[in-house]
Amino acid sequence: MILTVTFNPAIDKTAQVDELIVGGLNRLQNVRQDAGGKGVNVSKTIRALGFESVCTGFLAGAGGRMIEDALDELRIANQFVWVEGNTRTNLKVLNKDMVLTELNEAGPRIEPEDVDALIALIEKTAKPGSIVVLSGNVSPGVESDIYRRMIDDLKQTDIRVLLDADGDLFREGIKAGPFAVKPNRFELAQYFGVEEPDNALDTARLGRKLLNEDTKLVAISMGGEGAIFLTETDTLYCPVLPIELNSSVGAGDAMVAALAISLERGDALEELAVLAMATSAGACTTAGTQPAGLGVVETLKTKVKIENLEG
Ligand SMILES: Nc1ncnc2c1ncn2[C@@H]1O[C@H](COP(=O)(O)OP(=O)(O)OP(=O)(O)O)[C@@H](O)[C@H]1O
Ligand SMILES: O=P(O)(O)OC[C@@]1(O)O[C@H](CO)[C@@H](O)[C@@H]1O
Repeated sequence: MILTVTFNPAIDKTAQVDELIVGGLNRLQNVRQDAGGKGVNVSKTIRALGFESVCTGFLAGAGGRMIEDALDELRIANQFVWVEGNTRTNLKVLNKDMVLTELNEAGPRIEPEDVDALIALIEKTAKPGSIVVLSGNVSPGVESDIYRRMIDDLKQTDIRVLLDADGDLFREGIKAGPFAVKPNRFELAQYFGVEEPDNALDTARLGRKLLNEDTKLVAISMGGEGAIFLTETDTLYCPVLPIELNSSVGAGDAMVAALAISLERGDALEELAVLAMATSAGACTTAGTQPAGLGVVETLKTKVKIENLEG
């Protein structure tokens, strides 16, 4: 089974303006709302591809109920720990050149007993052999070593963790040896304290440093420049797929969804890369954080090109 964990879900409000004026009045057009937050998006994508996952994390207030309703409507199994306050709303503004500005709220305060309740829920739900996806930011009150502690515990019961986080959450999480990670190129460079590499080979060489006895797969997303997939023996680079861009919000989550599916069914690396590229590009063709449909993803899969970078 696949379990997605979202410590800080969000209602994503996506809108457009011609030009975003900082310090001025901006009149938003084409406003839409989606149930979001990274793990929630992963579960939505897994569903759109015809697979199952269980979606968990923290929800609060009216915002939380909207997300729960949306998941129920999509028939995505979900069980959240309810906390005080209100689930956040994140504003994503696209200008006419499709440049994205994101305004993410901090989210409701989480108490230590809420964290204990979530960990107990995950330990009860995830069976040995499961894939657990830990992704996104955490809200105030949650320590930045939380993913590290959870990975340490989950590994004891033969659960493979797929980690998609940034900053200290990633820095700490990686210490526990998650089975797979999906940094974007910026996050990778930030982790190693270096300039962002400007080519795929240097990016791959940096990413390779994350591989070890525990961490068997590193996927590095590079936005409009494609992605790299690394295992001990292989270094695959896939150029970006040509698509009509609508909104790239959640493209990384779509890639994580594909990785989770491929890991669960034991796909070969090439097959995993094809699904990851097609699913993430598909997410860019839809408005807001909606996943692409299976038909779109199947068509995109036929267009994926794979280059073996190091032999
Ligand atoms: N303009 C685009 N055209 C086609 N595919 C894209 C485009 N932008 C992103 N993608 C696909 O989505 C993948 C993930 O994108 P990106 O690296 O921006 O993820 P991210 O930084 O984790 O994003 P987010 O946190 O918003 O989900 C890319 O590797 C690529 O396959
Ligand atoms: O604040 P975080 O948790 O880092 O990111 C949250 C978020 O920006 O990520 C998703 C897109 O990847 C959106 O649904 C959501 O608003």
